[in-house]
Amino acid sequence: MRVDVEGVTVELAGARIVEDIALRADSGQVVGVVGPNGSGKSTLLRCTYRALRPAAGTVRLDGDDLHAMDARAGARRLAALPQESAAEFDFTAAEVVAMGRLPHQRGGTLLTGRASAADAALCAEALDRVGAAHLAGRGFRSLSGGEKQRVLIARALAQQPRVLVLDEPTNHLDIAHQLEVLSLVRRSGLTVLAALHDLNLAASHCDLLYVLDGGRVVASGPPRDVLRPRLLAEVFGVRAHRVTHPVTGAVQLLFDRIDQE
Ligand SMILES: Nc1ncnc2c1ncn2[C@@H]1O[C@H](COP(=O)(O)OP(=O)(O)OP(=O)(O)O)[C@@H](O)[C@H]1O
Repeated sequence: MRVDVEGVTVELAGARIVEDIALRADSGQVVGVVGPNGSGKSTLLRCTYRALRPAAGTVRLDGDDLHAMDARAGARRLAALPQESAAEFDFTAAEVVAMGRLPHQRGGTLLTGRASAADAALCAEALDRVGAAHLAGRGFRSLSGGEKQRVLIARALAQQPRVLVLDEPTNHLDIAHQLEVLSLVRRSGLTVLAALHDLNLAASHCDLLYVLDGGRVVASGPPRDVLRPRLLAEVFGVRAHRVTHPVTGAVQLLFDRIDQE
């Protein structure tokens, strides 16, 4: 499923936070959104999973205006992993994952304990895919940050969307789980929009990158074209040296501070 963000502008508390953003993710592409703290990544992504309605512009899924769809129809096509889950669930991990099935059900049957066997199997499989099957019976609140993150990714997968929007999906994850989650996301075949802080993970897992600075897109394209030392100095204020990963062939970056000799 294709995602088109066209002319998106967001104003919050009287301030323009992102302005005239255009972004396109073709079906099955993994598109990374990178940029310094406060550049507007989360704000942009929140528009793409309906948590925010832009002051101007549209978000389209295969041409259909996301903000004109009802919530259930939107949730059948697109699942999101927000940067912070507001709710501290008093549910087991398995129940949290089962919530991902709600957009596919009539009348919230899961929460009344009548989940179908097919739904239960899907949820178990989603937990297994993120390496969290052993957490199924644990209280969500008792999990570590990384365990919670994996359960929330499993919930998004159980939703069987066509598009995944991930705000810092590797937050709290150790290096093995960072690589595992991003390669899982890549292998899923879903269209993915992901805000990522780690530029090397972004370079090695994304087809395209959009670089935000001050609420605007300042560069976009394949990682090798975008992640150039001059841009990284201007946008992130760091000196970057490019190397090629000896195994994967991806462009990778080594950093030092710009004022160091
Ligand atoms: N509700 C709000 N009211 C006013 N300003 C806001 C609001 N939400 C976000 N902002 C501001 O908008 C700017 C962009 O925030 P956003 O969270 O989108 O950035 P980000 O690129 O995701 O940052 P980070 O990398 O730190 O997560 C920041 O300056 C932030 O303080």
